Amino acid sequence: MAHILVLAEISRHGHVADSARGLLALASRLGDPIAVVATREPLADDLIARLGSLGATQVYQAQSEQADTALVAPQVEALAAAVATLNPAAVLLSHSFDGREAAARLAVRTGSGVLVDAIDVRTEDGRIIASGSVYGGNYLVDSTTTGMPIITVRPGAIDESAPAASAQVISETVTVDAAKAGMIDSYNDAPEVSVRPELLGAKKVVSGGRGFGSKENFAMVEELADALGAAVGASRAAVDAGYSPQTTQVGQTGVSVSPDLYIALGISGAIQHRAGMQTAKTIVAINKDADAPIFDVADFGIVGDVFTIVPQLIETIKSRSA
Ligand SMILES: Cc1cc2nc3c(=O)[nH]c(=O)nc-3n(C[C@H](O)[C@H](O)[C@H](O)COP(=O)(O)OP(=O)(O)OC[C@H]3O[C@@H](n4cnc5c(N)ncnc54)[C@H](O)[C@@H]3O)c2cc1C
Repeated sequence: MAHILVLAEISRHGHVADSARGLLALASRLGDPIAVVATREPLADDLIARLGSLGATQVYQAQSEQADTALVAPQVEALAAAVATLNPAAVLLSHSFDGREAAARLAVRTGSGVLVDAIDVRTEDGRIIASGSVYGGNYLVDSTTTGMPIITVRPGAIDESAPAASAQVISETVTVDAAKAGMIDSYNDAPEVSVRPELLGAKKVVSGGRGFGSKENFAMVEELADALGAAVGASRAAVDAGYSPQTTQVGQTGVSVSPDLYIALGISGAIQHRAGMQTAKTIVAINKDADAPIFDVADFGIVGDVFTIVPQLIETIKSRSA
């Protein structure tokens, strides 16, 4: 069976990124899923077991002295070494900041093509095809490359999980050229400011737009998100007006999300916003303008005032979960 490599992103505190589940699920569809990890120390048993539980049949641990101090380069060296050893049919990475950079650099190293922001991957006539959502989510495009494709996958786009496996470990030592890598001098952990799910990869997202009129009113979006256990998103107009931080912007120049549920409140649904949310599985829109373009992509729409409807929604959800 063809080997399919997955770059498993591991946090500084030893947590496997949520993206690993979907990536390993896709890899198991295409062949034999192998997780590649760049690490300074040998991986702890529980981390290997975790990757196995997500479907990795093998864990390729590439150790380097600079794994904690160089930016992205250790992951690229790990993948390049794994490609040379295992001759995989494809490499899958998250469409995260690090994943995108690693994909591009690996492609240069291996002379491969990169397929970005895939929302699905399949095999057809022996070729690996990546599907992407383009032009504001209005078209689905299938892409392929000659040789070994390197594919970045949109976080949250893949629902399934691979069957659990008992992962075998392959160990390798790699060298990172510190002169060519961006180096980390020190870490400054950002204090935990929110217990809400992270927007990228969240299963539920509640987003607000300019329709809220002020930062104070936008608190209603956050309240509904909290009642649902959802992440908070915003349109660019809401971000530009200072209602919500830039990190919450959904769309072409913000974050692309593929949650199970996306609730758009007081958002018109400009093409640049839809580009970042149209692949959500279920879209609910509330807008007082019946002709707002957001209703073109909504599965459920309510024409009405957010200030009337959202408080009722919050009350109903809270009373049901009480
Ligand atoms: C290059 C470029 C990149 C861009 N990137 C992005 C991006 O990444 N993300 C993004 O979102 N936008 C982006 N934009 C901006 C985009 O074109 C829109 O301007 C923006 O999405 C509009 O935000 P909005 O829907 O909140 O505001 P508006 O378009 O002003 O819509 C507000 C909506 O709220 C409704 N409303 C008002 N009051 C109420 C109420 N009381 N109850 C219910 N409904 C109400 C109105 O009917 C209206 O539909 C980009 C634009 C450009 C040119």
